[in-house]
This record gives sequence, structure tokens and C-alpha cells, in this order.
Amino acid sequence: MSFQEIPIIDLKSALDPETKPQFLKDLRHAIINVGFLLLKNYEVFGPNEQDFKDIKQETLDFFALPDQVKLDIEMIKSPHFLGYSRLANEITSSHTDWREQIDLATELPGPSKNDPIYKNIEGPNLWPDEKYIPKFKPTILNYIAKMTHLSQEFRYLVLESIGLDKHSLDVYFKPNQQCKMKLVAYPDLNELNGKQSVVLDDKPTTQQQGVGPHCDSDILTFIYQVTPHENSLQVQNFQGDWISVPNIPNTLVVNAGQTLEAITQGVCKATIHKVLIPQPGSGTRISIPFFQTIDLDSHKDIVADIPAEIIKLTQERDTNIKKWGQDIGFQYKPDISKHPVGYAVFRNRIKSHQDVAKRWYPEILKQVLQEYKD
Ligand SMILES: O=C(O)CCC(=O)C(=O)O
Ligand SMILES: [Fe+2]
Repeated sequence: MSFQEIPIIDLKSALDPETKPQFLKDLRHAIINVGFLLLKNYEVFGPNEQDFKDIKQETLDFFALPDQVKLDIEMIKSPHFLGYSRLANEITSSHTDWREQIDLATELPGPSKNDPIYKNIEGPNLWPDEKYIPKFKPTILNYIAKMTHLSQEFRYLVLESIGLDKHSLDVYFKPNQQCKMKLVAYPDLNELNGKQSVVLDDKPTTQQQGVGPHCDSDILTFIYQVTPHENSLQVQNFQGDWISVPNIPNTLVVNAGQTLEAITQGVCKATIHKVLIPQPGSGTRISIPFFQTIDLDSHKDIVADIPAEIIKLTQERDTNIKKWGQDIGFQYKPDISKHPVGYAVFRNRIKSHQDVAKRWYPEILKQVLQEYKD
């Protein structure tokens, strides 16, 4: 029997030596057998109530900006895949995603000439004109700084929960390691009526995707569900059933990505998930995912010293899997024995944002589309 609900984990209980053993046990179950959890009392290490209020306000203000202000910072202007994506301009699992978003990241300089091409993932953000939205940049930078801290502390706990030294992944991180985040708006069906995808010949229908079934490619993702929509974010259990992630105030959704799965020999599960567009009349759904990523140059072996009893738990999980989720189509998986992790990350960005790739990396886009077909 696969999971039927998303476990809730209380970060405060990690701080008390009396409650920590049970905390680690619960976390171990969540990360191995579900791949998703709801985290409460995150402000122990992360953003506080005011920080969440601020980012919510800036996000609402951002999406309310005149189209031209948003289009001035369209992602197509960035070789680093950062900036604004208009509605229906992204593809997941071969279909249009009915969402509008801005991709942001830890502010870093672009790569130098001799760097491998995948290093273009790093670079400066495209900021909206501060004349229209003066507090946007400082609010985002503050959120990134605090979430970076939370994601690091939480990674330590995840590693402890599977019997590893909390510093065992430190070699995959560099000083000022890039983290990524997005502000996302999923308009409801009424607002979408008559709209057509910019990239595919898709029109929205009731079951249309906000974002199609996929696994995240990072280490850990933290999602702030800003609006109270239910039954939008759904996770696929290992029997193929879709389980809704409850939208509980003052919790963050946390999930494992494929990079963490790869370097922990499959112990931490990168579970398939998707977002449905909101029901007509329920208004725009807003969410803010934050992605902890590792040094693009990482080219190291997987973590070898995972205790045998943890590997056994993983094997038990895998033998019980009746149906291995939905086919999410072709997605580059990090294979750090063959390529640095940046190779897969870069190719996944090319596949998702083909208009950006066409402008900046036409040759690689051709290769990717060819591999995609094969
Ligand atoms: O909007 C959400 O709640 C999740 C979005 C998501 O899964 C993603 O962008 O990777
Ligand atoms: Fe995701």
C-alpha cells in the first residue's frame, strides 16, 4: 500500500533532544516513502510571518503590473533562463502549462568565456522597473537569504534521518551557492476562456494542467501556497493515485528532487506531482516554490555510506510499488557519474523554455529535440 496522505512534520521538535528521535523517524518515513511533507514551525530557521506577508504583497503587486512592465523583463532576454514567462509559454510533459511566472535566483554574475555552457544557468536576475514596484528586489533578496538558511538546516536533518553525517553533502555546495525560486500565478478557467497557448496548439479545459506531471530536478523544494486553493497541487503515489496536498495555513510543502534522489542512491524519493488550474470562479492561485540546487560543476560519486537498514527500507518501498506513477515523458536525469550535474539542469531548462533556447542556444535545442524524439 502506497501513501494516502502527506505527512506533517514539526520543525520545532527537531530542536528538543527528547522529541528529536521521533522527529527523525517521521522525517525518514516522509522522505523515503512519500517524497513530500508539510513543514510547520519553519520560522525557527526560515522566514517569519512578516517576511511571508511581504513576499505575498510583492507577488500580488508584481502580477498586477501593466503587461508591458512584465514583458520588459521577459525570460527571452536572459541567457540564464531568469525573468518573466507570460501565460501558456512553458511546456511540461508535452503540454502547455497554464500559468504565468517569474523565475528568480540568488544574484550572481554570469559565467566567464571559458566556462562550460551549462554555467549560463547562473547569472543576474531581470528585475522589474523599481519605479513601479520599489520593494520587489529587497523583498525577494531577503526571502532568498532566509529560505537558503532554512533549506540548509533542513538538508542537515534529512541527512541525519537517513543515517548520514549532516555535512556529507557539503562538498556539493559552494560559497554563495545558487538557489532558485519562482512567483507563479495560475488563472482560473473563467479568466482563461478563449485564450490559446503561445507555444502549442492547446486550449484550456477543466482538467487542463497548471503545470503537468513532473519531478523537480533539485535537492529540496519548499512551496509556499499563497492563496487558499485546495485540490490544485497533487502528488502521485506509487500505485498511480493522485493525492491532493492539503493547503494548511502556516505550513510549507517540502519535496525531494531528482538530484537528491540520485546522490542518495534512490533513498530520498523525487515524487511525481502536478498542479491543476483553479476551478472557474475560485480566482487565481498563487504559489511560490523555492528550489535548493547544488554546484553545477559537481561531478562526484553518489554517497556510498548509507546504512544497510536504510537501503533495506528503500528496497521494501520499491518492491511494494504496484504502478510506477505516470509516464512523465522524457526528462534529463542527473547522472553524475557521466556528466557534471549542470549538464542535466541546463538541458531541462532548454526543453521547458524552448523560445529562450532558440534565441541563445539554437544548436543545443536541436540536439535536445532530437533526443526527445528518439
Ligand atoms: O505551484 C505549485 O504549487 C508547485 C509548482 C511546481 O511543482 C513547480 O513549479 O515545480
Ligand atoms: Fe515541481
